[in-house]
Amino acid sequence: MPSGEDPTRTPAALLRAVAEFAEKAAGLRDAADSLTRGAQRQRESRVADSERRHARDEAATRERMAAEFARARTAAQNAAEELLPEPSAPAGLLDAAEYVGLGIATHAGAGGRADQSVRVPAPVPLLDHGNLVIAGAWDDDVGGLVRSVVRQALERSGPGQVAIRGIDPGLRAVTSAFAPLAKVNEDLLPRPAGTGTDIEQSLAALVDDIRQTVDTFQGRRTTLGELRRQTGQPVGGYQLLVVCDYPQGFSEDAVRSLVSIMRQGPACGISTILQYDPRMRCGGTVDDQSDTLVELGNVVAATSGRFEPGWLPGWTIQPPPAADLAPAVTRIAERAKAAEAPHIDFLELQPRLPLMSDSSAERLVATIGREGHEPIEIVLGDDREQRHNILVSGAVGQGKSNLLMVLVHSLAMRYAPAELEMHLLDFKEGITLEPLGPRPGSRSWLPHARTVGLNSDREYGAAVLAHLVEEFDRRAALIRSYGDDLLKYRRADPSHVLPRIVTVIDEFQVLFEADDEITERALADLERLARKGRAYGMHLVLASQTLSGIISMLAKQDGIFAQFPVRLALKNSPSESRAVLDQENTEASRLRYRGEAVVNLESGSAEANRRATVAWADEARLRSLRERVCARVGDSVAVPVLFDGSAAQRISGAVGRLHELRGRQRAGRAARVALLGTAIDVGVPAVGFALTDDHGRHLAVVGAGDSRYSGAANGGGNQAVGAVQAAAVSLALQHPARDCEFVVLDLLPAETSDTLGVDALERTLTRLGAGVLRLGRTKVDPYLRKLPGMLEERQAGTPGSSLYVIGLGLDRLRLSREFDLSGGGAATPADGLHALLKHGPPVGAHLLAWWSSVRVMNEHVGLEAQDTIDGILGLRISGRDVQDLFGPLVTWNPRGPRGLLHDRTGGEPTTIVPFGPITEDDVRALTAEPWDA
Ligand SMILES: Nc1ncnc2c1ncn2[C@@H]1O[C@H](COP(=O)(O)OP(=O)(O)OP(=O)(O)O)[C@@H](O)[C@H]1O
Repeated sequence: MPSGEDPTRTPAALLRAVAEFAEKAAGLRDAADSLTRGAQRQRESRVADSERRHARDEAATRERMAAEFARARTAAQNAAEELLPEPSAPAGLLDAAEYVGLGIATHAGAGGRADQSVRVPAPVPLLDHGNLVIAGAWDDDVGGLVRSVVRQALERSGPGQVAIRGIDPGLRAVTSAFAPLAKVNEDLLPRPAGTGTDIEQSLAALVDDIRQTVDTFQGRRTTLGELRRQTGQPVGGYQLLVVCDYPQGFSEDAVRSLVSIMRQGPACGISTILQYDPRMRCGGTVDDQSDTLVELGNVVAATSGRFEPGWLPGWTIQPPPAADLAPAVTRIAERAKAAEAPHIDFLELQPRLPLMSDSSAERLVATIGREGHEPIEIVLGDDREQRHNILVSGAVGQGKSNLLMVLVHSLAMRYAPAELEMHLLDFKEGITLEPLGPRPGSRSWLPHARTVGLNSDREYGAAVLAHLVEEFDRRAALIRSYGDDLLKYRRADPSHVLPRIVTVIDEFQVLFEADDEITERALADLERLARKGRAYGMHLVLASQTLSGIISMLAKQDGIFAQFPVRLALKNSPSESRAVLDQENTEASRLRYRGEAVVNLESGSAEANRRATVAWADEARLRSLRERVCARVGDSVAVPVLFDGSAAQRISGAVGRLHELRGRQRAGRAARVALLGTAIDVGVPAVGFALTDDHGRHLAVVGAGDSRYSGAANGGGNQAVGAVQAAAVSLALQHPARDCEFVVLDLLPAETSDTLGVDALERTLTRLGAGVLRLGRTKVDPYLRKLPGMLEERQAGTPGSSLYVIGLGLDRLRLSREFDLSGGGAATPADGLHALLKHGPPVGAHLLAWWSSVRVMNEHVGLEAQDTIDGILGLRISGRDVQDLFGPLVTWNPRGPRGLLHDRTGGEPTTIVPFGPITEDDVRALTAEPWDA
């Protein structure tokens, strides 16, 4: 009983009061009745002299007794209602059905007259307090009572907090009405045990659970409910054992277990409803023990629909009328599904240390949650414990993102960026990590993060791992001579500061989804880091919803998971639980609410399970923490590099690279590069295609120009046009002397050409000082006819300024060979195109063009100019076209805002994120940039 509580109001006292008041009321009723009968007799014997006095006394006594009766009955009812309050709101997570109602207890009153009866609700103690024994043969009424009690136990307890364990040798299927619970969580309603060994095993498991709970009591005399109230946490979970047809199917061992369960279970959260047929005798110890069992619960005798409570002799209980359970069970299941942990404030949980004051030389420590009163700390890199990597799993929506945020921020609070760096990668479509990357106008990123990858591509994941392996090699060279011991290295010289590196990869299984070279590389790198990274202060945190799919593949890597001794498992299916913990360990499937986790520091071995509630990563709190951290480190730490696989890349975001390229031109060096997008790589540099004066230096963008990925800000701009725009604009900026001319062959449908971005291109190039000639449909042919002559002039004289012929929507170009009647050999448009392709680059003329169809492009290029376009950027094209353009061995699936870029003169095709169509913001940013400062 919590201190300060009125001892007369405790549940047990109230229950006693119900019985006492009810008994008193019934007694008064009887007494009043006999008084009435006495008066009647007196009236009949006509004792004349005292009749009048007697009548007056009788009336007064009767009145007094009626008042007392009413008081006692009200007191009994109030006490019962206090035990069984009408639920005004759904039960909170910490609530437990300490009492359930069996129905209305009735005392018939003298003479059995209905108007003389006393009726009070009949509460009976259950979770935390006791067991219920129903002594009588099974029948529908007994079944109805059992179901009613189970339903109340579920409704009056926290959502998902009570699991039902059935023992049902006679196939009464009394718990089948609650089947929807099993869909939420198999552990809430497993199949009932029906045979001898099953019964023994499931009772033995309960005895085990009792032992474990007793351990958490640490010698204190308490109950699970009390522990939960004290800690404010739904520690452990309640179980309701429902035994039908006892002692059928019970061995001596099973009975012994049941005795233990009924004796010690209630305080440890396991209560029993035992339906026991006293006529069934099994002989020997089983029968002896049965008598003991009856003493371990409140007994209700059941005979043909009549229920008599053992604690109120002479009374009967009228159970509630049978009702359709389905709507209630649906509600119960829905609430169980939505249950979430009571919020543990992240900041309050963290140890009181000055911000970022700890050294990571020996280890990293993160505080992630609580087990009852105890904070849960995860230690990484400690040489003695050898725990260096973490595996995290949890079904969708069970709190994995929250847990990762807690882990990352707990580390960030403790260590300065000089002591700890992080790489944070997310392969799922989500926004969890987004706040940790830089954002315009807010200094609330995570300075410890070196890279933040959102919606990452597999290529990006592999690139991060490759980058880490390079760092691994660099560190190996530094630390090897110190016996591969980071601590020794750091202690040898105060200048030897080397931050530990924690790499968090959410949904890491995506990396290994295909049987390809990326998987091969990523796996090799991951294995190397997992096995040896520890020596150089490099740690991995791999998280996944579905480990079971890849576990066999990773098992082939010589047990790579053995390198992940720390297992953090949120609620999941039994098979996922086995995958993340251990073949024998299904504890994660038994978790009851979002944010509850199995913390296992021994590679998932069942004995090492601890159940914890993870702290609540409230974003507002975390943001203010990050703001403090950002303010503290100031500009001493570089801003993390953000890779957002779902975001369109902008040419205006590549000004750094453009300055560098422009600087090279001013220095008179190197070829110009038509920038096309960003590489899927750490550091995300802008990439493109170099336009030297060698033959073949033309660029074709091929494939459907999707507008889905360009964003609303682009007014439906087209991705293919966007790539060509970026190429053109970047080239214009590489002509500091403005010695360039752009001829735009605009073959896009007239009504969409402006919205598709031709207008924006023309404006931007003009504002950057380049000459632009935009030719509409009717002017394209004449221009192409003139081209061969223009190129010959360039060949004859000095080429002068560069000429970039920009072809947009070239599929609409009609290049049918005209029959030349004059026989004079005047150039056709096809001749113009072919002349440009074959002879352009050495005289500074290049084609940058978009065809949506590979077939049409091939037709246009024809045999004459075959293999004269070295640069290909493939967008949405078929697998067949991929092989046609990039080679028979290349497989690539067009997806999202991605393109496959290939310079046919060398190297492998690489996936890039093409720059999106130029927006007004881009134009503003590019024209405002001090290019020649
Ligand atoms: N430790 C916690 N304490 C309280 N509530 C929690 C906790 N963890 C999770 N929750 C609840 O569960 C919800 C889902 O959590 P979270 O987004 O972390 O799940 P997830 O497993 O990452 O989901 P998904 O994989 O679908 O993104 C939260 O919005 C919150 O309501």
